[in-house]
Amino acid sequence: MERAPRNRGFPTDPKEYKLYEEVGEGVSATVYRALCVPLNTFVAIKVLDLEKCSSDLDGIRREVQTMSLLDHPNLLRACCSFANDHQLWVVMPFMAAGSALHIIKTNFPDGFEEAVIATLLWEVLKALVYLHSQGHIHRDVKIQMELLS
Ligand SMILES: Nc1ncnc2c1ncn2[C@@H]1O[C@H](COP(=O)(O)OP(=O)(O)OP(=O)(O)O)[C@@H](O)[C@H]1O
Repeated sequence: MERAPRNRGFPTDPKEYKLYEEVGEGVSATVYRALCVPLNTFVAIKVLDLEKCSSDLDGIRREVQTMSLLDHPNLLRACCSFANDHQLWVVMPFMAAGSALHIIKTNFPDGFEEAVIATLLWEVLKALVYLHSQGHIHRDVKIQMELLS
């Protein structure tokens, strides 16, 4: 499947994005499904309230920078990021199938079969090996799924 091109062409003006529903909430951010109007592409936008996380601005800057620089098919990268008033918007490819946890909860109440777990873990491990080779340690691994057409 084609991946959204990194950075190139992704506008850094919030007016160029149409926000739809909230798809998730983290400790310091809310994630929305959105349309990047000029590219006619659905994206996920992580909106961080910089006033609420002012104590860890360096950590946020590092995370976004790392997300923009890393390049591995199994890692979600940032297409671009920009400030919008007191918020930081991080634009990412939209993972339409949701998280592995969500898929288990909604469709596999008894959990995934062993072969599926092994395949998922293999893909996660490949991403972690890549991260380690770049000098990073991931401290909060979550699995998000793309929809394959
Ligand atoms: N690119 C994406 N596409 C679709 N859904 C996403 C995407 N990124 C995040 N989400 C959804 O939003 C939720 C929160 O995302 P976030 O990155 O803030 O996760 P978190 O790791 O739980 O938060 P924190 O970094 O604060 O610990 C995720 O659990 C997921 O359901």
